[in-house]
Amino acid sequence: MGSRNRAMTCLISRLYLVSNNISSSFSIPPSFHQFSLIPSSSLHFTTSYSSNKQSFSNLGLGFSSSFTSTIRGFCSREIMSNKVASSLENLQISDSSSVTYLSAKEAAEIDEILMGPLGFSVDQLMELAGLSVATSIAEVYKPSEYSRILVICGPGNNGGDGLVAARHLHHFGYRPYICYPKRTSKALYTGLVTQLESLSVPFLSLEDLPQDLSNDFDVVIDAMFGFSFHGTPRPPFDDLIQRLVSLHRYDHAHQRSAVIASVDIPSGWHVEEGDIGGEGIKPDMLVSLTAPKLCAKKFCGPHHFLGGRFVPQPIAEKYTLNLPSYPGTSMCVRIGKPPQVDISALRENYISPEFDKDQLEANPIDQFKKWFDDSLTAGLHEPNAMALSTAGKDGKPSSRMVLLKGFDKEGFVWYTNYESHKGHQLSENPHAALLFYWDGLNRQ
Ligand SMILES: NC(=O)C1=CN([C@@H]2O[C@H](COP(=O)(O)OP(=O)(O)OC[C@H]3O[C@@H](n4cnc5c(N)ncnc54)[C@H](OP(=O)(O)O)[C@@H]3O)[C@@H](O)[C@H]2O)[C@H](O)CC1
Ligand SMILES: [K+]
Repeated sequence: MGSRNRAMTCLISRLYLVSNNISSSFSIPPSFHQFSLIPSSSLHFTTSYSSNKQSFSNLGLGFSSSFTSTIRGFCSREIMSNKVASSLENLQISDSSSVTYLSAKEAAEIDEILMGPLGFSVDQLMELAGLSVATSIAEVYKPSEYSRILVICGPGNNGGDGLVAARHLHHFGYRPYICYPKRTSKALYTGLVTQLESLSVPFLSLEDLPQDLSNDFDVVIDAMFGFSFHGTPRPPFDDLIQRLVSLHRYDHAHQRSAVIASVDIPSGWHVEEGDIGGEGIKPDMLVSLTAPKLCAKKFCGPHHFLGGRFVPQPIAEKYTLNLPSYPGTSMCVRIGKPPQVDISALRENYISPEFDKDQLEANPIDQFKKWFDDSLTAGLHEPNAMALSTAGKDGKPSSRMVLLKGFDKEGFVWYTNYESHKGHQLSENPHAALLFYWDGLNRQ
């Protein structure tokens, strides 16, 4: 887009909010209340509040107001930020068919280069790997529903990633338990164990584990084997892997089965060929580290993530790695399409502090200010984003998100282009409605 086109004339719109008697309008919660406020002879808006106490406490106060707008000229530039451009690239590359998959040999080579000429230590890489596992789990499985996590750790670095992930999950508010039947005496590992013990994270022996893991755990992290696995699993891991396999035979009609999250490789799978006999574990989540290994092409679960945000450019170039970039400061990124979900099942139980009418400010703008301040204090993302609904003279409504640029007792200000659809609609019909949605505070 040329710079001439990018510069565009915008208008500042102000939605006027004026009341003859605002306080009385808030004080009537039987049935449905409506009032009209007229700032000048030509401007008019109405606001309605539900009287139902439930809707006050759970959904928040409905500022589903229509306002009248005035407009004045303003100039701004439309810029596609780097952040947006990289997110769009991300969406394209996260198509798993374009991602690079590594052989076992390449994965081991990369490890050696990182810890040799590139100056990393194994502790460092393990810390970052374990952190990405913990953040991937936290992206999908919320502690309110999936708090009890069993981490099964193997004898090598994959097991070390599990120990690190457990520590971070503890700090994220989960309740991790560790099963670590073949410990190594290296200082790195004894240190990780001591750190977990100091957090009172329980270590369970094989005898302590229930035969049916779904009774006691919501998530099982499989950190038994990574890219150095070969042959068939030896005891005691053969039995542990069978317990994970049997989770899939669980009677889902009676109780939810624990979900399995595998670190780097689903344990027992061939690193390149995958689940050769078809009788191995079928994880719900796979967190590939550095880059997915070839077996990950056979992963059919709903959640494939990439972690290990430490790959330097020389490695990416040497192995021509095509990997999704990590969003923002995230330690993990989803690979492939998000899972198919039943939309009707996507709902949350909103629990908010009770909100009574006597807590309500007499003036809706004062109430707005209070809540806007709350959303700033809570650090919500773009608390000034608002849905603006307008309708032209044909009466057909349109809604879109815009950013609030200011407000005072006169009303709300945002910027738009004279030639935009909303600009046209507002010039035909100055009535509009605004809706703020403050997710995280359960308020709108
Ligand atoms: N660069 C990165 O991405 C990083 C990844 N990390 C993680 O490290 C693993 C690879 O770690 P490694 O220690 O090389 O190997 P494993 O954890 O996969 O396991 C090796 C141990 O497992 C034993 N083993 C192998 N096969 C079997 C089997 N069939 N039955 C029982 N035990 C088995 C093996 O013993 P051997 O005697 O057979 O040698 C080892 O004791 C990678 O996947 C990532 O998860 C790093 O944390 C950071 C860098
Ligand atoms: K694993």
